[in-house]
Amino acid sequence: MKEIRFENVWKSYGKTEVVKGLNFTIKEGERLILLGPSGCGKSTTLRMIAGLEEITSGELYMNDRVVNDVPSGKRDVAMVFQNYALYPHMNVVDNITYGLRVQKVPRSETRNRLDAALKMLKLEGYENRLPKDLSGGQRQRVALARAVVKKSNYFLLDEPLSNLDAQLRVSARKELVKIHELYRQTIVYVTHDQIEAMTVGERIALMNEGKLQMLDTPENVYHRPANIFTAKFIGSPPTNVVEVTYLDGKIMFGNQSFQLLPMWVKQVEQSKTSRIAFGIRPEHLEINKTADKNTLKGTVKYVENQGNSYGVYVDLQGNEVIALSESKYWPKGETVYLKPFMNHIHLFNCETTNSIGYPAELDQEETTLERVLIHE
Ligand SMILES: Nc1ncnc2c1ncn2[C@@H]1O[C@H](COP(=O)(O)OP(=O)(O)OP(=O)(O)O)[C@@H](O)[C@H]1O
Repeated sequence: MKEIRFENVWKSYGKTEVVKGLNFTIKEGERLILLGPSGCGKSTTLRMIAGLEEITSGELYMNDRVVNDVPSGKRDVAMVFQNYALYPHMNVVDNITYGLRVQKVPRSETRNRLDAALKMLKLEGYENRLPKDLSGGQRQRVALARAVVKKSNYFLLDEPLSNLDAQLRVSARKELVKIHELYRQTIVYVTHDQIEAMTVGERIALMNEGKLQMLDTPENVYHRPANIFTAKFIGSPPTNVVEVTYLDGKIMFGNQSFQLLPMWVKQVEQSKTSRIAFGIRPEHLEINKTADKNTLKGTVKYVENQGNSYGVYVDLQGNEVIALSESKYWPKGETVYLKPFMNHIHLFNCETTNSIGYPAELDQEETTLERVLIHE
């Protein structure tokens, strides 16, 4: 199996531990994104797979065998890095095919792979240019083509699109997904850009401080965060998370409260959690000027332009929460009423910071909704 498996993998530089006990499997043929804040250990993890970084302890398996001591050249990996390191004195064709010539791949085969890569990455017409005569985006595509023609079983990418402008990034993301649909190598892709993670990834491994926080589909990472870190890291503006008190089916914010739906009451009571944090995404918090059933009263602090909406920062009993609104007319100091969408709340155990889980009824509701949409 062309899967990659980490078994209690640690990496230290001297006394500094940067990867702390990774245990997870990257499935054969999937596009897995390693996501996390700067310095969390993503690149180190990728470089351990590439064989460019020694593993301090634990076992790394590739194709069902331990590869801790297998040199990079024998791991069947193709890599694309942020700085794409093209040979400056070689033209586009030579840059792309250099590795194949070293491997003594027959000429006709090289030609076929080259033609396919040039076409796929829209590099036709640039064959004889030197890297210095290409734009950043074109150079990045040459680096991708060079990796693609290797036809390796493992494709490792470290922030491969970071030098591209916003438009090129969007088209390059699409190209990458297309390449993968064609070849189905096992892809490990490092980024700190969540949009890239959501659009390219089939699964996302979210890391923080050298540890895996969650490994799941983009949908679940967004809608069912496993812990407070995931809830706050994914999404912009971030999920509001506030420590609250739970009392008789109600969530208490200081002297204000709102009633939980019965499925959530059951969930809280089953989890036997004593300290609870309440989470809600800004887009799931309705803001109004008038009170309604189950609303929480707050005061506007300021409004931030988010492009397609406005983020309204509200003081709620000493906690700052953000709600999204289509209107920008929320004067500072005005009293407002916040209404959480009750199917979209998140509850966490404050001690472990883990989610207390999601009621099974939510899945059923989603399935019903999907059915309705399909019928429409
Ligand atoms: N050769 C080294 N010697 C000492 N510390 C290192 C070395 N390489 C990386 N580190 C440290 O290890 C930690 C993880 O680095 P890594 O490059 O894996 O992070 P990252 O998540 O990829 O971050 P970024 O998104 O900023 O590239 C960082 O704190 C970094 O300073």
